[in-house]
Amino acid sequence: MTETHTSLDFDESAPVLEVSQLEVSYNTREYGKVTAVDDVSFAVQDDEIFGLVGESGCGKSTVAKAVLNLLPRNGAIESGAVRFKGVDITDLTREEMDALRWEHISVISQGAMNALNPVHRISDQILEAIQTHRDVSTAEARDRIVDLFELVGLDSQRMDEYPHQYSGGMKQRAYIAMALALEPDIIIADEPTTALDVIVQDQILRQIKELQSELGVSMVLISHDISVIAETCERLGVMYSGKMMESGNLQSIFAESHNPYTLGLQNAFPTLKGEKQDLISIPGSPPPITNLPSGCRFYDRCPFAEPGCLDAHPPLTEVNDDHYSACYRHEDAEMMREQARERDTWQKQDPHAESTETNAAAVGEGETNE
Ligand SMILES: Nc1ncnc2c1ncn2[C@@H]1O[C@H](COP(=O)(O)OP(=O)(O)OP(=O)(O)O)[C@@H](O)[C@H]1O
Repeated sequence: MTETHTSLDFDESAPVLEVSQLEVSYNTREYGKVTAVDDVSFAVQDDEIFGLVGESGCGKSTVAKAVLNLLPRNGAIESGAVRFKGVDITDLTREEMDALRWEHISVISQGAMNALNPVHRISDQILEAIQTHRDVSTAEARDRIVDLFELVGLDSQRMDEYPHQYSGGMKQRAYIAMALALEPDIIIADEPTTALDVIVQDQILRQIKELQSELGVSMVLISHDISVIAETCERLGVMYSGKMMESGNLQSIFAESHNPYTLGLQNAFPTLKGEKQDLISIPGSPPPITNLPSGCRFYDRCPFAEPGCLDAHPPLTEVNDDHYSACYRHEDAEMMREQARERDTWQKQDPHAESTETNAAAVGEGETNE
């Protein structure tokens, strides 16, 4: 296919995506300006799936929208940079960003399957995405759609059907085909399987991983479910209340987490492999962004918190090769890892036991995954 080119001067040796000290705010009528993402940094290398995980409301989608320049009207990047192959894309004009989207950075969102237009055939929608960016004949574009359908495990004989003739899983696959149509360098996948049942979710995640390694496309995979991230990613960032709590190499973080919040998530979700495991529940819920604590954001819910943790939110510190954690107690990591596996550790720590509701991470409360 003939490519259309943007006039941007990419540095091919730079990371495909680099988010540096990103701060994003929302302007609200009731509380004025509130900070939803605070000093978040991460880099995604070529051919890599980077996972972004955390409970609902911790700022994952805000990061995705900031990267894609799709923040709602009341949202703004206050500071920091989002670099695509070395070019800061936060100040691009709308036309420049439109040229970049789909062609270089594409997106699969939570409700992607519902984003398909019900009155147009699936093939026509993908065709339009291709022909908007590439100078190709309809016959060439249709050949490409046949290939894409094969890639994502759909029967290409059904490409001229309408979205309502597809199941949820098929629609999500069709949307993934569309996201891949222009061979982007990176895909931002925000909870791409959350709306699907567990079996289809598992199939699609496997497909995403296969496609990623086959096509060499990079990806940011956003999920509230740390077991999804564990199965799919090579590196990850754990977000809490707008902050990056732990980030880097997945194996190091999973084997030797230095952060109580990551440990809480790890022990609250069953593994996809279904290993026998007692599940814990992190007490309480994240602080509202309209009323953030001055110290560590996780202070109220942390079983290992000490008075000193109230001074300021801890800085991210390198604790291992390509492994950073924001916790004042990282020297006690081994003890924290051991104790965090025990339900009692978390039950003792609930300063608002009477008043707060359990949070999204509490899905595993009382369950044993056998
Ligand atoms: N348009 C908006 N105006 C004001 N506040 C917003 C807006 N969008 C999001 N927020 C707030 O910003 C914070 C981060 O939300 P965000 O959607 O990024 O989190 P998330 O981790 O992706 O959660 P979820 O998985 O539920 O989407 C939340 O407190 C949310 O209420």
